[in-house]
Amino acid sequence: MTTMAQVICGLARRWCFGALGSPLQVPCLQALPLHLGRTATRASQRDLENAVHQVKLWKKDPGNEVKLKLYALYKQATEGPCNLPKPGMMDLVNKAKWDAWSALGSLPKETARENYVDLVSSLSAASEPPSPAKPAADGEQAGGDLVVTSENHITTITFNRPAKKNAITTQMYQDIMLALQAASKDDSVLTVLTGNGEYYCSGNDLTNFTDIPPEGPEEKARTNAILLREFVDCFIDFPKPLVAVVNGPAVGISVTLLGLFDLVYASDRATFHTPFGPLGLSPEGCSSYTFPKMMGPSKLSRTKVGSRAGEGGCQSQATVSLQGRGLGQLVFLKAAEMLIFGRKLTAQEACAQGLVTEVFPDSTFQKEVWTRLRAYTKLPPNAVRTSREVMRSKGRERLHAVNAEECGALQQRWLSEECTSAVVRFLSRRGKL
Ligand SMILES: CCCCCCCCCCC/C=C/C(=O)SCCNC(=O)CCNC(=O)[C@H](O)C(C)(C)COP(=O)(O)OP(=O)(O)OC[C@H]1O[C@@H](n2cnc3c(N)ncnc32)[C@H](O)[C@@H]1OP(=O)(O)O
Repeated sequence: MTTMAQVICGLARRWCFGALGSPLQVPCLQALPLHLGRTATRASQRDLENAVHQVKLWKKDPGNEVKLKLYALYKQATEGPCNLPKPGMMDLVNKAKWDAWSALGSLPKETARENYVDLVSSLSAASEPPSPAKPAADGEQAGGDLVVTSENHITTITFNRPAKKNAITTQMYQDIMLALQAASKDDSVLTVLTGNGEYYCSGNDLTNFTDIPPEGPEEKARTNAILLREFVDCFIDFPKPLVAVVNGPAVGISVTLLGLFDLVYASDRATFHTPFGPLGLSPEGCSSYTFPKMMGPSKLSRTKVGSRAGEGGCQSQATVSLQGRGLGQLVFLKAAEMLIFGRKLTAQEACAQGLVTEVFPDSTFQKEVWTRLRAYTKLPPNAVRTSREVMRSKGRERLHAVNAEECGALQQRWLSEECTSAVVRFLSRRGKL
C-alpha cells in the first residue's frame, strides 16, 4: 500500500526543477543514513558549492528518495533546522519539502554539509552530463495538444495528446473555449469534438491538481471552479450543432459534457466512464441534470434489442429487472450507477441509456460518420441553426444554474482528503510523480 508520504515524495520530482530554480535534486528521508562516514577533513562551504554544481550535471534521475534527502541536507547545511510553517494536506509538494527538512531536527549545519557532500560524491559516478531534452511526443509541444481545423463547413476540435490518452490540460481547456468562440462565428455548420489515437479523451489531466500557487490550494480551487464554470458555459451557450465523434474510450468530463451535445456517434470500441466516486469528486458538465433526464425509461422502449450497430440505433441487451419500481426511480438509478458509483458503460450500453446517438463498427466508423456529417452540412444552415436554437433555448437557464451548483460542489471536493489521496494514488502508480 503506497503511503501518503511515499507518494508525496514522488511529487518532489515534479517540483524540484522549479521551486529551487535549479535542477538541484532532492531526496527522500527514508532508507538513507544521515551520516555516510565521511573521513579526513570536514566539508567546506566550497565543497558544498562544488557538490551542488555536480548535481546539476547528473544525467540519470537518482530517484525520489535521494532527491528529497539532498534537498533537506542542503537546507539544513545552509539555514539550519527547518523554520517554515507546516503546509496543508493539499499542498503536496511543499508538504514533502517540509517533512524532509524538519525530519533532520537539530542536525548541526557542518554535519549536514558533510552528509550532503558525501552523498553527492557517492552518487556522482552514476551520473553523466545531462542528455539534450527529449523531443516532445506527437502533439505534446505547447499548442500541439489540441488541433482545430475548419473545412467542408465543419469545425473539428481534436484532442491531440495520444501519449497521455488525450487528458485535458489547463491550456487545452482554454484552447477549446477559444475554438468554440471562433466556431460560433465562422461559416461552419457543425462543430465536432474527437480524439487522436486510441482514446477519445481520458478527462481532466490529474496533474492539473498538483501545481498549487503561492496563494494556496483554496485559491486554486476557487479559480478552477470559476474557469470550469466558464468552460461548461461555452458548451451550454454554443449556437450551432455540437457533435462528438467518440473514437475510443472516454473518461470524466469528456463524458459528462456529452449531455450538452446534439449528436454522439461512437465507435463500438468506445467506453464511457465517470469515476467521480473513486476520485473523491462529483459530477460536472451539467450531467447531474442531463444524465437522469437523458437516461429515461422511454429509451428502453425505443431500444432495438439485437439490432446491428450502425443501423440507426444501438444493439442493446438492456434488460431491466426493476419490477414494481416507479419510472422516476428507474431514471435516477441508471444515471446514479454512472455518476455516483462509477460504472463504465460500453458504447452499446451508453446508446441504450440515451447517452450515445448511434454506434458504428470501428472498422467503418470514421468513413460512415464523416460521410454522414458532410451530408448534414448540405442542409440549409439557417434552418439547422434555428431548429437547434428552439430546441436548446428553453433549457439554458436551468443548465447555467446546474453548472453553477456543480462547480460549487467541486470546489469543495478538490480540497478534500478523499480527492487529494485519490489523485496522489493515481500519480504514484509506476512512479508517475
Ligand atoms: C479553463 C480552465 C479550467 C481548469 C479546470 C481544472 C479542473 C477541471 C476538472 C473538471 C472535472 C473533471 C473531472 C474528470 O475528468 S475526472 C476523470 C479524470 N481522469 C481519470 O481519472 C483517468 C485517469 N487515467 C486512467 O485511469 C488511465 O490512464 C486510463 C484508464 C485512462 C488509461 O490506462 P492505461 O493503463 O491504458 O494507460 P496509462 O495509465 O499508462 O496512461 C498512459 C499515460 O497517460 C497518462 N494519463 C492518462 N490519463 C491521464 C489523466 N487523466 N491525467 C493525467 N495523466 C493521464 C498516464 O499517467 C500515462 O502517463 P505516462 O506515459 O507518463 O506513464
